[in-house]
Amino acid sequence: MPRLILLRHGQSQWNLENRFTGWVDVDLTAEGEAQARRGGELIAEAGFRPDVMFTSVLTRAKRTGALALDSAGLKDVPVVEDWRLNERHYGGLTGLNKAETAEKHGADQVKIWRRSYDVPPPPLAAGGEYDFAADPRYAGQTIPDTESLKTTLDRVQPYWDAEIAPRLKAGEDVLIAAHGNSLRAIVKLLFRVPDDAIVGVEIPTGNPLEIDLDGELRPTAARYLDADRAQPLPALPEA
Ligand SMILES: O=C(O)[C@H](O)COP(=O)(O)O
Repeated sequence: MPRLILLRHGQSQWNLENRFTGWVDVDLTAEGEAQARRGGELIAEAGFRPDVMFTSVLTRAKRTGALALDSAGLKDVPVVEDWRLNERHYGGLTGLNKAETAEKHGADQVKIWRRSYDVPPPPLAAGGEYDFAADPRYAGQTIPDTESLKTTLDRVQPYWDAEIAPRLKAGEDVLIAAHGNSLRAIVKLLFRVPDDAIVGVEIPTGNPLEIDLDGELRPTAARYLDADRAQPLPALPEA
């Protein structure tokens, strides 16, 4: 039966600075690089040899995947990049400090923006420093100016259905190196997490999440490979 590993990128510079990042292309810190390599060692220890790695177009995810494959001795695994695996777009919060934003708007409001299912942050103003409209990575695409987890799932799911699910259904093992919220979207989809329960799902940086799937791509088992840095997982969905 197919196996899937979800790997959130290692600590980024803006994770360290506690800033809303979204689509801004910040790199890994040295700690983030070490997390990525450690993730690769754990993947090798688990005997996991993906047939393909999917990742986003953002450096922190791409480098995490590459470092993990390298340290797992799996440099030859083919890599497929797509912006639909990007982090959720943080709209007008992009670049702001999370703690300062909580002081200004209240911790409850910031939690709603960060963890609610369908409340997006305010939109990004066009033409500013973080407007990605002219970025060649998104040429010809209609891109958002903010995203909730719901609208993130709305662009992750068609990609999952068209490109990732068929590989798993064909019996291939798949690694996805991506982001906290694009991976929360995939967890919501696979585990059928109710809208009001996804608030409790956190995915740690650089800790591979192994999910065993049945032929219908229903999870039959799931575990973080670094048990010391694990977070609670949703219940396995009923058949
Ligand atoms: O984009 C970001 O700021 C983080 O990578 C994820 O942010 P979150 O923990 O606020 O969802």
